[in-house]
Amino acid sequence: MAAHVSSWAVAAVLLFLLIRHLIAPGKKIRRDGEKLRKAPDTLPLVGNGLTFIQDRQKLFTWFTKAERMADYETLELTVPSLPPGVLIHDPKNLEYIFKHEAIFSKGSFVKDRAWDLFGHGIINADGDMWRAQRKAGAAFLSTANLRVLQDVALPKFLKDRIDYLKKRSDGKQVVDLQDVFHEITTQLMGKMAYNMEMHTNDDFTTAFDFASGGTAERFQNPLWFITEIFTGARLRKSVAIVKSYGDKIVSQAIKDRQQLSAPSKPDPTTTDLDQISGTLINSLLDAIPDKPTVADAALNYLSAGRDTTAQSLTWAFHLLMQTPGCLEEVRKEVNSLLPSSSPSDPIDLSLLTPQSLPYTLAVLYESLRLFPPIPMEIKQLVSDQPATLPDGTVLPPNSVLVWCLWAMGRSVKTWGPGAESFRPERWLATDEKGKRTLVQRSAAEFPVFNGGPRSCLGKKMAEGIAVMVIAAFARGFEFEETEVEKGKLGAERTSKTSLTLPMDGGLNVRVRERR
Ligand code: HEM
Repeated sequence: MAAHVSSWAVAAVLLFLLIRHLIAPGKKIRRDGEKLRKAPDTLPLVGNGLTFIQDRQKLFTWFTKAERMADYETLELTVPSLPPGVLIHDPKNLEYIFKHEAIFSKGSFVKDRAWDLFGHGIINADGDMWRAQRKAGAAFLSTANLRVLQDVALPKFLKDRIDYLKKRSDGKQVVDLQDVFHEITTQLMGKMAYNMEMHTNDDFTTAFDFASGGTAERFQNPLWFITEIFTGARLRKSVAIVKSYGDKIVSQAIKDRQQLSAPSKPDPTTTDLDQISGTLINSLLDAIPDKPTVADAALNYLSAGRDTTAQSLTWAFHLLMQTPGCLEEVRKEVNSLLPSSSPSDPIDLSLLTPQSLPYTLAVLYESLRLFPPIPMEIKQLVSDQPATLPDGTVLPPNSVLVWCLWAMGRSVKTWGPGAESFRPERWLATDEKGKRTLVQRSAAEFPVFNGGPRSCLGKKMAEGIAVMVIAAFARGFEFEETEVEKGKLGAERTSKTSLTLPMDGGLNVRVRERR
């Protein structure tokens, strides 16, 4: 937690850096020749430095306040010692940033902080290194592989968790649904991407969670490189555990390849899970000559794929438990596919697809809007020339651009007066024959899967997993949250400090089978 960093010590160093900065001022951000309006609560000497070291939930509330105040205007962010910054709200600006990915990229601001955990992996890489990993990912996430996921792999791991819940469905035992979702996505990614049996309750997962929290703190604490000298031992140890797991994935894959005398390309029409297992790691080994980079890439894909999807399911179920009408609507939609079955009958899970269950897909999108698994994005102007955003904001080289998906998802200007309420219907259109379809919003308005050339590669995979799991669990079980007052839409559940959005304390529920 950033809380263990002494705010006073940080403030003192910020003050020193500010004075130095005032003596030798750098280039300033301007719009129409004028200074930008400052973000709320900007202090005279430390700028927004103290805002950023507060608890992340308070930070989200602050970003939401800034969004309301801005009315799409770009605001100035200042933190002494850091490059000049802006807080982006206008989708027009975001569209421009996505289109000009070559100049608005991760930059040293992100890479320096994320290096220990992500190394040369796709999340941190640019240029040829990025292209090779993206191509390997596209092979893994091919239409053929997604069909095997839908028809074979996901039903297998989901059925395993349905049986797990049935055994605990006396209405008394407490089950952490976040763990349950994490187990599904971990087993799925383990088998399909790496051909390995993976589970969540291992040292790697604990170490990764800690390292993700420690890395996220670096984005909040401008003096992280100093404070970590004193407080960073556990982060360093966690990163070492994570890295050794990456090495293990690669060594195992190399061993498997050596055992196959003539490795064959999987038949594109196959439905055999074993045939396509390990597609990702094999494509990475084919494309990238050095093993440490393959290990980084493998770890990046694992964290991009499993945590985000499991967390989005956690928030979706939290919201569904608070809105029984929406939960009933999901059940009605599933029943319309399986009219003559009762909730306890076994069903062909592969029928539960995003195409056949638009309302259930809308539940996912509405949860993602309110609880985006990647709640904040940072890019940097990496060109040595200034750049001008569509609203006229002129950014000097090196400027840092921030947008907060948490706040953008709650924007009244974008989503209307009921922006804070959970209403899956907002995503649906009905044609003359009564058929419902999901209405997509532009990536600039709804950047939950990012936009432009670096948009999320796993969007279809995430949709397929989420819809099948929501539909199957809603049909088969009643859940009762143990820790939450009914009727309060998620505001009282917070997330842990992390690069993503894990629910702090998990989603503890009592389960009953529906009959
Ligand atoms: C609901 C679930 C998911 C959400 C909300 C999500 C969101 C995102 C976002 C915001 C980014 C951009 C991150 C950045 O570079 O700053 C991203 C990138 C990425 N995602 Fe996802 N993701 C999800 C699921 C998945 C899944 C299941 C996979 C499959 C393995 C995946 C693979 C990737 C990859 C490889 C990238 C890097 C793309 C690139 O830099 O070219 N994601 N995702």
